[in-house]
Amino acid sequence: MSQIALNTSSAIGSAAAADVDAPIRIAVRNLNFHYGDAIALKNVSLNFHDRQVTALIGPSGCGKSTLLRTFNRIYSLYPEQRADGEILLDGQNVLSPSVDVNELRARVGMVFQKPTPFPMSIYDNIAFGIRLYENLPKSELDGRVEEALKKAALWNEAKDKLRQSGMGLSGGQQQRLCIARTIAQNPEVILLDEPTSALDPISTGKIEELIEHLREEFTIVIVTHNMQQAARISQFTAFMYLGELVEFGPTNKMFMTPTKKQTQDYITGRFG
Ligand SMILES: Nc1ncnc2c1ncn2[C@@H]1O[C@H](COP(=O)(O)OP(=O)(O)OP(=O)(O)O)[C@@H](O)[C@H]1O
Repeated sequence: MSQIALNTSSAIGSAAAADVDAPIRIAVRNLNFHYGDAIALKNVSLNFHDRQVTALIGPSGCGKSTLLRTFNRIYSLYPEQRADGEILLDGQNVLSPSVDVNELRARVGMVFQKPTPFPMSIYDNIAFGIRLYENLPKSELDGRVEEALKKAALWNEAKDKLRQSGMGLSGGQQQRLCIARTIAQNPEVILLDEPTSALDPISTGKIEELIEHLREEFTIVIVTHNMQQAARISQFTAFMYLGELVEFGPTNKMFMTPTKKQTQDYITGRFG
């Protein structure tokens, strides 16, 4: 057995079991994605269950980030990029031109690989997004900032320096600040694009623990290159290869008894 397979097998079963009966929050149907003439997603269909963590895994370039970026239409900032098919969020197709993308991005929050705090205070990093949509009295805004920092497990470390710059935090704290900023918008879905790849093991552990708590309230989709991480924190796993969805199912099953040879080869470290 390869080292990857050994490490991964010790992580299997550490996450809560998949709830296969959980309601479907996002249903992807026959999704294709194009960068100009190049096709990056081919006829992808799968469901994302409510209050479950779904990990997107697969070798570099297989389309994981592209799939994630379709859920809040962040790609539409680039005119040559386009998606067709359906992404039903609570039954409504987010690809429909009638959908308000600002509202969509509040409902479907995103955290990137590298922490991206705004160059402003810790407090304002969180208050900024709230102020865009809501005109709250200061006491209520203070409460929302505190609640978001608590949910992101950053309150204890940040409460005495709310007016200091968010850029002064450590990398792991900055990433939790970005998660707090996302939570403050009251999203339904949180997209995490390799959120720990720039972090040390201790900061990574804190984010993984946080994801486990956030799952109680939010539907989470995470792109990760780290199969141990997928096994540790997710209930469902989707394995992609060359723009196609190869296999999808409860994480324990995917890692212990995958049905496709490509999945087996990938999770045992034989390719990718
Ligand atoms: N802006 C872009 N313009 C053109 N092609 C792109 C662009 N971004 C990604 N691609 C291509 O789309 C395909 C899927 O890329 P994507 O970034 O979604 O893969 P990934 O699985 O997330 O990879 P990685 O694990 O390396 O981040 C790749 O072939 C990639 O080269």
